[in-house]
Amino acid sequence: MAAIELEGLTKDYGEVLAADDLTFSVDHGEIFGYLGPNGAGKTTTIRLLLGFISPTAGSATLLGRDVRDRRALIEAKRRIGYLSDEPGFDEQATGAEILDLHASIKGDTRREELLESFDPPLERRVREYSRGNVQKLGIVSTFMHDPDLVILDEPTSGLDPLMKQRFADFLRSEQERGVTVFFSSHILSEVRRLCDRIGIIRNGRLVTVEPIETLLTRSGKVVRVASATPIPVERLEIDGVHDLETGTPKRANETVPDGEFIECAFTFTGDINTLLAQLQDYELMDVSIEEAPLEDVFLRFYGGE
Ligand SMILES: Nc1ncnc2c1ncn2[C@@H]1O[C@H](COP(=O)(O)OP(=O)(O)OP(=O)(O)O)[C@@H](O)[C@H]1O
Repeated sequence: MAAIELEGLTKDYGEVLAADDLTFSVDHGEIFGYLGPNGAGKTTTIRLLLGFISPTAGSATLLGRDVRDRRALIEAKRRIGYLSDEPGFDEQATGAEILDLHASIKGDTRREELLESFDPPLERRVREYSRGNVQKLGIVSTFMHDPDLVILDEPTSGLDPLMKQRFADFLRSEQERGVTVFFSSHILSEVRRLCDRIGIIRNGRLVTVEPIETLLTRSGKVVRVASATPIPVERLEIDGVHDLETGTPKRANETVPDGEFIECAFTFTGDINTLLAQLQDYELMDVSIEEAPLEDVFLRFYGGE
């Protein structure tokens, strides 16, 4: 049985269908990214899974336990870690007191080890914490009882780049220990670095569940080219070039003939070697190839709104 299974899971708020007939599963030992723009339904899905809200229809299991069965869910939660997108820690308590409280409820086998990597100022009150320190405290409290499954809602928000990297490395090492990770994000690059598979949700509906490699191949790259000499547009009439924008910067002191450009940007889903071969005869000053923004992925493959 999978670590997480959703079957037609639905939450209808009346005005908003926040989760609409969601069906997918997450395997044991997998890092699964749950991706979607603001308001897509990520937090609603997580709150349904953890039994904080009841589904209007459908069902789900966590570690084989039906999340609609309160007793079964409490049992499962001993082996689950959860990090909220807004950890609502008691502002008056110190970090150490918060961890003591969590330890008394769930157990505490890894606090010291976790604090070596994620080190919030434990003696200070939470109300004095920065957003990043709240998040570090959240990470320690989520993992301190050594869960088999963790559900993380936007876990890197507030972390600086160094901490983000440390957290990514940590999740990977947890995966090697057999832990299943389900985390939501709206940042494609973050999901890309970490996940085996992703699910994309939009307007409460699951748009796709697929291996990250498949998504990246389909979403393409944003390519920008600056050339010292004009390039005919037809050099870019090859498979995989989309949304080509060409231009001539004001600083250019040479006139660029019609049908040619010295700067351009486009989305590219083709073979990068083919592209470079098309441009090899020109004196390129700069070529940048970046991941397409998540918004472009949505617009290109799932229909924009
Ligand atoms: N208690 C509620 N009552 C009514 N509508 C709600 C409630 N909670 C969430 N919604 C709506 O459900 C939709 C999904 O919200 P949700 O918080 O799940 O999105 P999200 O993907 O987590 O977004 P974000 O990335 O901004 O956190 C939104 O339109 C939201 O306004």
